[in-house]
Amino acid sequence: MSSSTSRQAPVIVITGTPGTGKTTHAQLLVEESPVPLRHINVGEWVKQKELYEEYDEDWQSYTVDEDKLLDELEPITSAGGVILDWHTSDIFPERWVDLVVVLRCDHSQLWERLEKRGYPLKKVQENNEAEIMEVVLDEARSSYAPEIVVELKSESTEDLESNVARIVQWIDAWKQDHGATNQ
Ligand SMILES: Nc1ncnc2c1ncn2[C@@H]1O[C@H](COP(=O)(O)OP(=O)(O)OP(=O)(O)O)[C@@H](O)[C@H]1O
Repeated sequence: MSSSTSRQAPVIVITGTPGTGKTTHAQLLVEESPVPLRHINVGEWVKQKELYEEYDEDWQSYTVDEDKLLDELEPITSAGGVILDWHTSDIFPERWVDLVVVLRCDHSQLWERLEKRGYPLKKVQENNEAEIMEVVLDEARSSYAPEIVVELKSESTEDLESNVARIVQWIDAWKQDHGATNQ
């Protein structure tokens, strides 16, 4: 049975290829949400709390210590009211999660966003290919029940605003279903 019945607010995963807009969406959602939500940028957390095994110079990224990360997140997610913002989702147990939002972006726009960040070409290419191949979407679909996975386009400010409005509506419905009393 899902432990979501004991939560006063949902746990929402916002995932997508790097640069698709996870953090931008999470920040706006925190402002607009009808229930208090804590935004955890999982990649930043891994760095701050040193939940990694090593730093890979080639890829300029950390190899995450998944056991340590899950131990840190467990008490937080069981309380609910969390947005988990990460480029991968299959590590989070299904019982933790109420909604998985997968952000998508046209690959040429994504290329520009990643180039602007000064990513090495190899990293820009790798992420771009992953977006074209729908790697993050496939991962979410194979890890969670289809009814909790939603794919949303993130290519403009209008997309951002309508996506967040849609998630807010979903939270309102979740509150009704779960008899939550938070304002
Ligand atoms: N819907 C959108 N329309 C236009 N630009 C966007 C949109 N969403 C995000 N951006 C821009 O794309 C860039 C990347 O956004 P953001 O940092 O939110 O992505 P991310 O998915 O969290 O990346 P990472 O996984 O690397 O943390 C930022 O410059 C942001 O302003």
